[in-house]
Amino acid sequence: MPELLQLQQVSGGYHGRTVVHEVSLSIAEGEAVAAVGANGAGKTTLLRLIMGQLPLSGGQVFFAGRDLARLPPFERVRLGIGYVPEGRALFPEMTVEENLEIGAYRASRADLRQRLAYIYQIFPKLQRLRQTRCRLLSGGEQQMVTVGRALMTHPRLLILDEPSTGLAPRVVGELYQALRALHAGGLTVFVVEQNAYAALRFAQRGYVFEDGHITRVAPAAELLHDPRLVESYVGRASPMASS
Ligand SMILES: Nc1ncnc2c1ncn2[C@@H]1O[C@H](COP(=O)(O)OP(=O)(O)OP(=O)(O)O)[C@@H](O)[C@H]1O
Repeated sequence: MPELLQLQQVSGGYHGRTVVHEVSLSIAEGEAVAAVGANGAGKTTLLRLIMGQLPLSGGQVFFAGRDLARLPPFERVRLGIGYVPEGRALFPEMTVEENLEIGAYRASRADLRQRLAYIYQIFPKLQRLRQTRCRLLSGGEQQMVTVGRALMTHPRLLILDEPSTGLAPRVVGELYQALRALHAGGLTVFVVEQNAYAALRFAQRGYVFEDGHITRVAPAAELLHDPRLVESYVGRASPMASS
């Protein structure tokens, strides 16, 4: 399978302090990959480096064979990287549908209708809530809108930063069901999580991220059953989280 996203020795951080150290990672077209690590390991920073929200201090990022150096974030989105940031960042006074439409503000009416129909098929609940202001939604519903908004740009790769944060185990299960459906439909997915159990149950391969370094890469099923990892990360999340 061809590599869709490739990181070669990527480093970066804040104000001269390196937080991500020479990370190399690759994701093939059609794969579902997780990166798991503790609070503060540098997971969000890594995603900001991939999206171009932070400058690299070393290394290279390739998407579909193209070096992304000097491409601003919106150009990376246009190339096919959908990004679901931590913390959701919705417009609270706007409706579900208005928030979704923001994800595709340049689309034609016909394309917009087609994209909305696709998102309502993945998240039927959002169709019922489409005229509801986002501030009135539950955390899980807001997360669905955030994922839906990223899907409005027709991504080839969907990157999610801690999508299960703050959600009840049952809702985490629903969210990962939707990610499974998207992956089964051909979307490449990269999810970064502290909730290692849910992410590794979903993914085919997993990276372990510790203190800004990749310390391990293995099939997700293998990581799920590793006694040291189970103790460090997997055990933190209830097994119900993947149901
Ligand atoms: N804007 C910033 N300015 C300075 N330092 C930052 C900034 N954002 C994060 N850091 C630092 O970078 C390190 C890694 O943070 P990061 O948010 O990438 O970790 P994380 O693995 O995503 O953790 P979390 O699960 O808490 O989001 C931390 O030491 C953090 O304090």
